[in-house]
Order: sequence, then structure tokens, then C-alpha cells
Amino acid sequence: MIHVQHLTKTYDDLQRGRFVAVDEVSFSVNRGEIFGLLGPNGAGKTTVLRILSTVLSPTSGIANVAGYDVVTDPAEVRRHIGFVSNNTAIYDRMTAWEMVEYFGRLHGMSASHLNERLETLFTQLRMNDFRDVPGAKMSTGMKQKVSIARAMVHDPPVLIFDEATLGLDVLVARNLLAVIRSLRDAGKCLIFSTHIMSEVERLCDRIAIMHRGKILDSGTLPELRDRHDEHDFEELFFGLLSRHEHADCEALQSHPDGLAPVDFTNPATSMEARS
Ligand SMILES: Nc1ncnc2c1ncn2[C@@H]1O[C@H](COP(=O)(O)OP(=O)(O)OP(=O)(O)O)[C@@H](O)[C@H]1O
Repeated sequence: MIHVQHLTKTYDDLQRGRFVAVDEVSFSVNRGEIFGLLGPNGAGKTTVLRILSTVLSPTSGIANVAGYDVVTDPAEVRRHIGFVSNNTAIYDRMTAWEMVEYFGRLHGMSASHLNERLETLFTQLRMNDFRDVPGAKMSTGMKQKVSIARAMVHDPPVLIFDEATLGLDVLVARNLLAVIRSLRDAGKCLIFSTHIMSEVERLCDRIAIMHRGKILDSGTLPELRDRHDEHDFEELFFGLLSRHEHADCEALQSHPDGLAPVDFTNPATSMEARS
């Protein structure tokens, strides 16, 4: 369903010059699978997901979604995906029902089909008790459900969740993870980015660990544990990042203006091992 090969994105940054945000990234995601992209802030997760959703174009490499290339067939790609992030704007004056209906109309759905779909979605996501509540009066949990419903209204086979649990309270985040699991069980292809280790541990069928634009390793949790001879996922993760830092550091030794290594024992480093 999703095939990414040697995907690279560079930005021309005023401060950093030519900056490689995504560096030769390759992975595939199948139907009925949750693929987790795990990495600290700035790893390049959002950039990959924005390329997959056709918002950004790649500098090089291939990204194919549901059989369509993101560069040559962006409209078809958009028809086959739904995108959920943590900062989707919710219109204050529209009710939950109106908002999801509006997005269905944007996808060109007929009135009768749309009505049927809304009934199914509102029941599936348990949104019926707030279908007439306007955006301004919604809780964070309600807003997140509206974001998911409008990403799913056209019933896309691929769903992309970019740091979707960020800022949600524990209960709402837990409900969201349950929704994602049920979508996987219904055969959807899901890609889920986060910096929270326990979320990928509990949710994802396969995991790619990203750092500074590169995938350092990927596989199922048992595969990763075996390969690194480390059962504790947190240890495994930080060990992998540290080894990458040291390798980078050695490569940069001849460059006096090279980047300093990140101290992963420093609490300011943005990773979370939420239980
Ligand atoms: N438009 C841009 N111009 C220059 N650099 C950018 C731009 N967008 C992103 N970057 C840089 O690319 C790198 C990857 O950013 P990206 O947002 O993809 O990371 P991320 O893993 O999603 O982290 P976060 O959770 O912080 O968003 C970062 O160093 C970021 O500063």
C-alpha cells in the first residue's frame, strides 16, 4: 500500500545552508498493518508524512501510495489517504456533523452516500452524543474525534497519523490508540509517527527508528530486540541513537563547525517513555 524508496528531502535553510531533513529513507507498509515512525523532535518524521500526503514534494526518491506516485499522481494519492495530526483546525461555528459533512462534500460524495457514511462513522467513533455541538464548545477529545472522522469520511485505505496523541490527556490518547487498532483490524494501512516509545511498543506491528533524517533500523519489536540483543525497548532505542551520534561525531571530527552530539541522558531531549 505504501512504498517509499530512497526518499530524500533537502531544505535550503538560511542558518544551516543546504539541510538534509530526510536522507535516503526506504520502507513499505501493508494493508492491515500499523507502521510506527519513532524519533526525537526534528528526526524528519513529519517531512516524510507530508511528502506521503503530497503537501511537500521530495527532492529525490520514490513515494508511492495505494499504487499512485506522489509526484505524478497527487490527486489520486489524496483520494486514497486520510491525514490526522494534532493541530487540525476545527471551525468554531460548525457542529461536529457539519464539519465532517463538509469534508465529505469536498471529496465529491453524493448527499445520500454521505449521509449513510456519516451515520456509520459517528456510531463507529462514538460521536453521536456530540454531533450537534459546535467546535467552540468541544473538548480536546471531541475535536480529535472530529479530525479522525473527517480524515476517514471518504473511507480511504491509507491513514496517516502524525504525532496525533500530542497534547491529549491519557484517556483520550488511549481511546485514539484503540480506534487506530480497530482500523488496522478492518484492513486499513496505517502509518503512525510519535516520539513516545510506549505508544509504538503497544500499537505498532513494525517500527522504524528515525534520527537526523535517517532510518537507523526497522522491523517488528521482537526482530529489533533480537538484532540488538536488548529486551528493554528504551535501552535499545537510546543505544541506537547514541551509536549513531558517535559515528556521526567521528565523521565530523575533521569539521570544527560540525554539530555537537545530543546528550540523551539530558531531560531536555524530547523523547517520552510514557507508560
Ligand atoms: N521548511 C523548512 N525549512 C528548513 N528546515 C526545515 C523545514 N521544515 C522542517 N525543517 C527541518 O527538518 C528537520 C526535520 O523536521 P520534521 O518536522 O520533519 O521532524 P519531526 O521528526 O517531525 O520532528 P517534530 O516532531 O519536531 O516535528 C528539522 O531539523 C526541521 O528543523
